[in-house]
Amino acid sequence: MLELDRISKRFGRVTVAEELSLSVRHGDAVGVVGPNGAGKTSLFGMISGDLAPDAGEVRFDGRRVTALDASVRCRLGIGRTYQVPRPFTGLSVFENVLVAAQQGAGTRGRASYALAAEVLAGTGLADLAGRPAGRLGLLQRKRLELARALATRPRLLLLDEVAGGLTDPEVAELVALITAARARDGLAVIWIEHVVRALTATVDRLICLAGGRVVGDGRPLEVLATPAVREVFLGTEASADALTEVERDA
Ligand SMILES: Nc1ncnc2c1ncn2[C@@H]1O[C@H](COP(=O)(O)OP(=O)(O)OP(=O)(O)O)[C@@H](O)[C@H]1O
Repeated sequence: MLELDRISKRFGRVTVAEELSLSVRHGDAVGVVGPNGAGKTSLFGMISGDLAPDAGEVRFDGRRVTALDASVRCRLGIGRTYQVPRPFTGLSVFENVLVAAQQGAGTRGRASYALAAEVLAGTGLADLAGRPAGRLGLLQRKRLELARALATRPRLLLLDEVAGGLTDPEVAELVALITAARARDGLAVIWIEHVVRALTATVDRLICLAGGRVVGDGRPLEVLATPAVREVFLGTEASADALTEVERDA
C-alpha cells in the first residue's frame, strides 16, 4: 500500500531521513519509536505531503505521490493526526469533524452530516458535538484529533503521539478506539508513540528510527530487545522502565 523508496531529507546539518526505505501493506498496524529528534514526525510529513523529501520516492497504491499536495494525498486515502492538535477552536466539535468529512473525504450534503455523526459516535464524542473545540480537555482534544483524521475516510492512518500526556485508563480508551476503527474499516495504521505500552497493545510490527535510519523493524518485543534499539532508544531510564512494563504485560 505504501512504499518509501530511498527517501532522504536534511535540515542543514540535521539528517532526518537517510536513504530510508519502508513498505506497509493493507491493514498493517505498524508502530514507530525512536529517540527525540530521530525524524519520526518528519517521516509522517513526507508520507502525508506536508514535507518534501530532498530525494527518493513515496508511492501509495503503486502510484507516485511524492509531488502531490497533502490535500490530494488525503483524498487518496492518507489521513493523519498532528502531535499538537490544532482544531478550529471557534467551531463546534461537530463542525470540526464535518470540515474533515467534506474537505478530506469529499462528501457533500447529507452524506457529510452522516459521516461526521458516525465518526463522532465511534470516537465517543457524540455528547460533546455542540461544544466549541477550544473548550475541550486533553483526552477530548486527542479524541477530536483522531475523529478529524477518521472523518477524512483514510485507508492509511498516521497517528502522531496521540497517547502522550494521558493517564493509563485514558490510554486504554484510546487504544480501544483505534483498535475498533481498524476492525471496522480495515485501516492500515502507522503510529508514532513514546507510550510504548500503548503501541505494543495495538501493533504487530515495530520500527525504530534513529538518525534518519531504520535501526529495528520486526515483531515489537524482538525489536525492543535488540542491542541497536536498546542503545539508541532505551538508553534512558524511562524507556528502560517502559520495556520492563511491556515485557511484564507480555
Ligand atoms: N522545518 C524544520 N526546520 C528545521 N529543522 C527541523 C524542521 N523540522 C524538524 N526539524 C529538525 O529535524 C529533527 C527531527 O525532527 P522530528 O520532529 O522529525 O523528530 P521526531 O523523531 O518526531 O522527534 P520527537 O520524538 O521529539 O517528536 C529535529 O532535530 C528537528 O529539530
